Amino acid sequence: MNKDSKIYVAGHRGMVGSAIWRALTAKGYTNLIGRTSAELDLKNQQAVKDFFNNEKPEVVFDAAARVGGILANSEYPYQFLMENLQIQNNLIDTAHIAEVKKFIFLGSSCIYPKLAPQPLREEYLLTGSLEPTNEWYALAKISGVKACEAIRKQFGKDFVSLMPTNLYGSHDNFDLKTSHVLPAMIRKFHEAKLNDNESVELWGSGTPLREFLHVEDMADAAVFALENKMPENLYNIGTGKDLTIKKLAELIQKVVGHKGDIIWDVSKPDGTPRKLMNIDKMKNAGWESSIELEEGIKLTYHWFLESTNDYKQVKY
Ligand SMILES: NC(=O)c1ccc[n+]([C@@H]2O[C@H](COP(=O)([O-])OP(=O)(O)OC[C@H]3O[C@@H](n4cnc5c(N)ncnc54)[C@H](OP(=O)(O)O)[C@@H]3O)[C@@H](O)[C@H]2O)c1
Ligand SMILES: C[C@@H]1O[C@H](OP(=O)(O)OP(=O)(O)OC[C@H]2O[C@@H](n3cnc4c(=O)[nH]c(N)nc43)[C@H](O)[C@@H]2O)[C@@H](O)[C@H](O)[C@@H]1O
Repeated sequence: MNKDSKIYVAGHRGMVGSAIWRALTAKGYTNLIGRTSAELDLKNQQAVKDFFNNEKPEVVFDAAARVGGILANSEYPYQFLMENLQIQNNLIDTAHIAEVKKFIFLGSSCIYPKLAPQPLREEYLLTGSLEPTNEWYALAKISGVKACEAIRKQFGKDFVSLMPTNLYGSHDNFDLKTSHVLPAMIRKFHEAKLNDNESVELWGSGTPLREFLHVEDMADAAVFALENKMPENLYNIGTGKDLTIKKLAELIQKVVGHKGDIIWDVSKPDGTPRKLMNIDKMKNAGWESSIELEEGIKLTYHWFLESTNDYKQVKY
């Protein structure tokens, strides 16, 4: 790929898409294009075809999706299945027909079976039943992985599927109902600290384990996949380390400086007990993460404070 290759970042305003955009810019790529969902609704197949005919991108990063945490996934199954199928099918099929040279699809670690052996290896895909709270989103993502695999197998094209673990960082969604756990905890502990260190209510038992990758590392992995010939379709993108939600809460409470109690609302779902990914394939390909969790949380909290309350809150 040349530095002036035309690169389309679908979802370029999102947490991941904006990080990929910044990483590409920092590495000297000068011909980036993006469209907001208001400018180009990726659920609209004809609009996507017209866009590709007009713009003719050589590379596509698919960082556009209906995204949310455990509650959003379990409360809006239809949107998480159907919107993500529509978005990715339009992008993948149109990119294939338009002879896009490189397509990088972003899936999620939730594609793996709920009770597969840990750490999760790429070959565990489709070997067992999914986690019920996000099986609709997971099915959409699995379809995207398989579509890219079919294009590689049948047409020999450079379509790659990256499976990120739980991501966090600047430009995340901080809505307390639809967000993921890490941004929700940052906001909850921050607001409680300002309210005389009142107690903080968190969801579930705190016992599940989660792996967290900073979004700048995710973007670095995505650019690595662009600049390197990836011999296979499916790659886990993670840190290889996890911790309990309880430990995460204690870490974020320390970084934010909250001094009150934590109350666990066990009426809320825990979700999958663990989803630590094996990261050997990316390591062998030459990529590893670099931002440690405590440092990443400090960077994210700093960005949250700088955002002076105009952070994103995705409402359904
Ligand atoms: N966040 C995580 O923990 C995580 C973990 C694993 C994988 N991922 C994957 O990473 C990718 C990006 O996630 P994210 O966290 O960056 O999500 P995000 O911040 O919500 O960004 C998603 C982007 O998708 C765009 N989008 C959604 N529906 C669209 C539509 N109908 N037409 C056009 N654009 C649309 C939005 O564009 P507008 O802003 O213009 O509306 C938004 O910028 C997704 O594929 C997600 O599955 C995320
Ligand atoms: C990467 C994403 O992982 C997602 O699963 P998943 O990690 O359980 O999604 P999260 O919403 O990040 O929840 C992770 C864990 O944190 C607990 N938790 C505690 N307090 C909170 C809170 O205030 N907000 C939230 N959101 N969680 C909280 C939650 O019960 C769950 O056990 C999938 O639903 C997505 O589709 C995607 O795959």
